[in-house]
Amino acid sequence: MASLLFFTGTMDSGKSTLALQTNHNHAARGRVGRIFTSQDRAGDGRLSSRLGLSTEAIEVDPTFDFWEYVVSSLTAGGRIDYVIADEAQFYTTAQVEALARIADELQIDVFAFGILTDFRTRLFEGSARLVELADRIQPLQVEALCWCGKRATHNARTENGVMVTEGDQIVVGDVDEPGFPTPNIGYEVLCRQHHRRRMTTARARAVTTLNDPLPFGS
Ligand SMILES: Nc1ncnc2c1ncn2[C@@H]1O[C@H](COP(=O)(O)OP(=O)(O)O)[C@@H](O)[C@H]1O
Ligand SMILES: Cc1cn([C@H]2C[C@H](O)[C@@H](COP(=O)(O)O)O2)c(=O)[nH]c1=O
Repeated sequence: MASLLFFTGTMDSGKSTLALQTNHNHAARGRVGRIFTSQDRAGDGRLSSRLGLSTEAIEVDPTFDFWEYVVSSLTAGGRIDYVIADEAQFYTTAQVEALARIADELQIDVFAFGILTDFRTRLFEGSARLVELADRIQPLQVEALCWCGKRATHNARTENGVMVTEGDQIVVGDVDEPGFPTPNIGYEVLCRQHHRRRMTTARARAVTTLNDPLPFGS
């Protein structure tokens, strides 16, 4: 029986790396797959990991029809044993439903990867449907950490270095490189407590500096 698996974690928890490794392991055993992604930082039609690996991928926009794509590939004589679906949080409900149908009716394994919640701690549309439909939800094994050392469970967005809780749900960006590719926008992963308190690394540092006692003799 083919399955629909959802691998999830915060930003920077290794999802794209795992997507590339999953593809590698299956391809190495002669299986044939298709790789999909949506709005990867590396640009249209790329799936990239912060470890430096990247590969060509089929770009998914809201009009993309997974069912039609897979059925026409098979009808044209192509072979598809598995599907890799990265940045799945950006997929629509209908697209995730099509992935489930591909697993059930065509017996093609689907490996989906994505973050669960946005910078306001709300579920993304694609992730919500994956939680509802996946055979298994697998949290990433390597823990991303908050600046305090606890497991990071939430994604924070910064605008010019300051954490924000209002704005468009989708804004492509990075945790390592604020301002890329969207000017002024960055992300940081935090534990829930520090997300609630809007306590980013920069703010924690500022507060600590403010509370430092004056040195003796000054
Ligand atoms: N220089 C490095 N050395 C070792 N591991 C790294 C390095 N840079 C990034 N990583 C690992 O890569 C992970 C991010 O991988 P990536 O697949 O891009 O994450 P995601 O897709 O979840 O955003 C980090 O959590 C870290 O474990
Ligand atoms: C929290 C959050 C993230 N995004 C964007 C930022 C990145 O481009 C991707 C996540 O990619 P990653 O490989 O998991 O780092 O999602 C967004 O658009 N809105 C958000 O709220």
